[in-house]
Amino acid sequence: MRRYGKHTDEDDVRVRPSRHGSRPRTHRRPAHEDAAEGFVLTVDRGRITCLVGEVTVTAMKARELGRKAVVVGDRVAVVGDLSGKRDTLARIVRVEERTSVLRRTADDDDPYERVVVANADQLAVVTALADPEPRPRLIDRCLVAAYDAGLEPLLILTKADLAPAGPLLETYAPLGVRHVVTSAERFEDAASVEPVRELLDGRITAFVGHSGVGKTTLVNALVPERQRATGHVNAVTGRGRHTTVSALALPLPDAAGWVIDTPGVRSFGLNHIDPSRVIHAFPDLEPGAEGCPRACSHDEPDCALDAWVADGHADPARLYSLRRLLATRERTAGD
Ligand SMILES: Nc1nc2c(ncn2[C@@H]2O[C@H](COP(=O)(O)OP(=O)(O)OP(=O)(O)O)[C@@H](O)[C@H]2O)c(=O)[nH]1
Ligand SMILES: [Zn+2]
Repeated sequence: MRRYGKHTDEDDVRVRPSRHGSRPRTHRRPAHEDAAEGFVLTVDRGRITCLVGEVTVTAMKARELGRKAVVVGDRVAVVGDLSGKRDTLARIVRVEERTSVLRRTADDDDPYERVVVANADQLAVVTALADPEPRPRLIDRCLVAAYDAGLEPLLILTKADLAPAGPLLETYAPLGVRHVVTSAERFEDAASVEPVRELLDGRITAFVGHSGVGKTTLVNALVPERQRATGHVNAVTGRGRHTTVSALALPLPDAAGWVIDTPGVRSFGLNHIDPSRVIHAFPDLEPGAEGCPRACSHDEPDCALDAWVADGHADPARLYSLRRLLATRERTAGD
């Protein structure tokens, strides 16, 4: 088996000083111009599964990356054995700049931020209309995480056969969050997931949802190859299906985008949230915050947003919704 670090590869080659030349030796490593582009599908205990062209390659982080994490959705530069054959190991030498990062603090007591998914542009919050009952606070926390990360949120309401969507949707109407309602009993008919697929088209969508809401059922309907894909990844990582802790990127049919399933992310610690980034998702309120005191929580007596709304610049329901979202940063029982 080819072992990481034991072979001299492109980046380890040092140019010997010429016997005649007096040019100072450069210690700069070549920039891996010949590296292949990869897309990270999953990460499991340091083993990174990425897609290089059509080939699924297992790789390790090159030492030069230091402590920088490689996460699902990352675009990376890969060198070494790219055959994708069993027991081969390539090396990731660079992580391209991320267009977005979805983070969480594992717990609100946990001071460390963890990047969960890179480069997603949409966050699908999957919620059952019943069994289990919807938990609006949890939805709100997911929305805060999405707004903070600059991801567009999408509400997917499942189990429409059990309860109507109307009352929940009313709560979210002022936020203008896009939504789609599904019912698995209709998934036999491929056309029934079409409305969901349309909203995912061409995008990288991270899926989050509390256990039991029907996320797996939905993802399986969206990605019929999922079983195979999951089987393949687990053949690579040698772990069972139910022990997958990392997020997993799954391709939508016809290269129509990516679904990133996040089994480990049921909620978000929101320690790291910056209200000014969240308010950025409220362009009608944001200019009103210019009159706020420094580091305003937007829920204090001197907050300028009350006057902004009273002057008719924005709908009071929007300010109410923003404050409700920001208030969920404090974790309470049941989150
Ligand atoms: N009535 C009804 N049941 C559904 C629907 N979608 C899923 N279910 C059921 O809900 C249960 C949970 O579905 P899963 O897809 O496993 O839910 P999950 O969100 O992936 O949950 P975890 O696997 O625990 O993360 C299963 O028994 C499904 O058959 C639906 O639209 N209507
Ligand atoms: Zn304010």
